[in-house]
Amino acid sequence: MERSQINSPTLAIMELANLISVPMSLNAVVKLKVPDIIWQDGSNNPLSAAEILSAATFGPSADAENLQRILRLLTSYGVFNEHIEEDGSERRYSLTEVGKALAADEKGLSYAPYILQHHQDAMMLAWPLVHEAVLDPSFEPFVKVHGERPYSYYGKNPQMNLLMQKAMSGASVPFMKAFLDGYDGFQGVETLVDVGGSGGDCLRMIMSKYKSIKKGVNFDLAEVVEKAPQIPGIEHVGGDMLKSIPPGDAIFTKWILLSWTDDECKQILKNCSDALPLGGKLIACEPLLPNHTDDSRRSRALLQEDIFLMTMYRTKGKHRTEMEYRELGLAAGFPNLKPNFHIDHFFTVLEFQK
Ligand SMILES: C[S@@+](CC[C@H](N)C(=O)[O-])C[C@H]1O[C@@H](n2cnc3c(N)ncnc32)[C@H](O)[C@@H]1O
Repeated sequence: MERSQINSPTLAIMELANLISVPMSLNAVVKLKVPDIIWQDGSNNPLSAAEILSAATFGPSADAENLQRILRLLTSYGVFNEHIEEDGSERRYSLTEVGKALAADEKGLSYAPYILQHHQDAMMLAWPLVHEAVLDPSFEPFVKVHGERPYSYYGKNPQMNLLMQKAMSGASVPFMKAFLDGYDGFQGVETLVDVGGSGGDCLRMIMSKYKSIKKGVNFDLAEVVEKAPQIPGIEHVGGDMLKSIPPGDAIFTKWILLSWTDDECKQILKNCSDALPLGGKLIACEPLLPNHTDDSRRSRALLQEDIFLMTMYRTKGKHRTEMEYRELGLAAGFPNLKPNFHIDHFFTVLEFQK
């Protein structure tokens, strides 16, 4: 068949029309713990769907054929490798580098809780209302369904709160390893504040590399820090970043500014500036939107999360360009912004200098 035929518009629209099968299948394999069953502490031996089911404690009605259908789809998206017997009688599956990110490491961390967090029922109910964010941006689709914003909703539901913290740890720890290998901007810092630091993982990792940091302040919502583990040298402080931020000689923040409107961002940046001495800096790791729209994996990952934000967190919270961050920083007391694109493909390290 001609390549142009394979990529025909009909095929493309059929793929787009049923694309929801992909994240829902991903959610299914995570719920069924398939990545952990295949990974088996690093063996990653190819297993058939029947072998996967027999390694778990699912009921006798568990259906290998249906599991295999899901595994085949996810193989086509690069999550599993498929190994077919020479006579074609049996298909077995191992994890690709992508799939390995779903298997728990020795500390129990992986991207699996992030998948579950994004596809829990409360989130799924908001997705059919994306168009409402266009018609009336004063309410997020999530708020239309639940009557309140996600963070206050999580705050009333301990399980969701815990899942959010696990999701953040699973996604943030691998990023932080790469970040700390490639970035050395914490030299000489003695008091570091992490704004929106969740369970304190990022701060713990920074402080284990930079011994000059004598005090770490993990600042997050009261209901989040109440559940955060005790970490030597780290004080958990509950509060609202829109009101005030504890003082430090540098501030770190990651995956935060995107969830807020421009006015709220200016307020948060101003609160950061007020908490810093002259010459102090805010080190913000945020997704940075390229000006040009293309079909690269990076652009797609960034643009997809942008719609997630619009639907769940803030209709006018968004991924911003370098220019947009520069303007917000200027308005909030940071005359200089230095972006570093080379550490990670998803997060850019933005140094706001006071
Ligand atoms: C996307 S998570 C990022 C967590 C962490 N920085 C990381 O990258 O792993 C956003 C964090 O902001 C916190 N947060 C939300 N609203 C807040 C507020 N008004 N004041 C302080 N923290 C807040 C949430 O509880 C959550 O831990």
